[in-house]
Amino acid sequence: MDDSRRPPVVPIPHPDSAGRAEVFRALEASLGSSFSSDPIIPDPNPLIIVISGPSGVGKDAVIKRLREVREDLHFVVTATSRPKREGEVDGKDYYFMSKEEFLSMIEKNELLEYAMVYGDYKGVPKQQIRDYMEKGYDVVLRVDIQGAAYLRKILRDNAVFVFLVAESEEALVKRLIGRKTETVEALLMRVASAKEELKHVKDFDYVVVNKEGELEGSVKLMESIIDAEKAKVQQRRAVV
Ligand SMILES: Nc1ncnc2c1ncn2[C@@H]1O[C@H](COP(=O)(O)OP(=O)(O)OP(=O)(O)O)[C@@H](O)[C@H]1O
Repeated sequence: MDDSRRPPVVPIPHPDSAGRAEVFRALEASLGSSFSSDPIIPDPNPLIIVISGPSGVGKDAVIKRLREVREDLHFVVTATSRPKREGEVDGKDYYFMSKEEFLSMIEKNELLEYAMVYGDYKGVPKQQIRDYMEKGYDVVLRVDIQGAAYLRKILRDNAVFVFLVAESEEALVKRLIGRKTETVEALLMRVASAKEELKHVKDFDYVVVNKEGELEGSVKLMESIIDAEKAKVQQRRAVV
C-alpha cells in the first residue's frame, strides 16, 4: 500500500468543521513531516536577451518602451566611438568614447562583442552584464545582425535571440526617412543592407513584427517572450 492510501495515524478534522491551521497541523502530524515553505521551483536564471534587426526597424523605440514598462530588466549601454546625436545622453543612450579609448577596451578583452558600424565602433561591455546578472537582472543587448550572429556562436542557446522586423520593406524605408537622422548616402547604405539582413531571421529564436503605429503590440509581445522564457523547465544558463 503506498503512503497516500495508508490510514492517518492522527484523526484529520474536516476543513468544514476545523480551522485551516488545525487541519494543516493534523496533516503534518499524519505524514510525520512538516510542509516546507521553500519555493517548489527555484527562481528562474537571469536571461540575456539579444535584440537585433535591420536599421530603422524600431529597436531603440521598442527598448525605450520596454524599459518603461518593465523594471527588472537592465539594458546594456553600448560603447560607441560615433559622435553623439542631438538629445542623446552619455551613459544612458551609449557610452561615447574616442576611437583610441575603444581600441584600448578591445585590447583588454573587455567587450563581449564589437564591430565597426558605418565607420564607427560599437561594442558590448562585459563587466556591465556580469554586474547586473549577479544582482538577478535580466539583461537586454541591442546589436546589429552581424553582432547577433557572433553572439549566437559564443552564447549558443544560453541567450534569447529576438529579431525585430517591420511589416514590409516599404514601411521600413519610410520609417528610416522619417527619422531624419541620416545623410542621403547613409540612408542608401542602410536600406541596401536591410534587404540582406532580413535573410538572417532563421538564426533567431523569436521574430517580432513591429508594425507601423503598433509599437505597444511589439512591446507586449517582447514581454510575453520574456515571461515564457522565465517559465521554461530547461532554463538557459548564460555566462559571459
Ligand atoms: N511601430 C512603429 N510605428 C511607427 N514608427 C515607429 C515604430 N517603431 C519605431 N518607429 C520610429 O521609426 C524610427 C526608427 O526607429 P529606431 O530609431 O528605434 O530604429 P532602430 O532599429 O533603433 O534604428 P538604428 O538601428 O538605425 O539605430 C524612429 O523615428 C521611431 O520613432
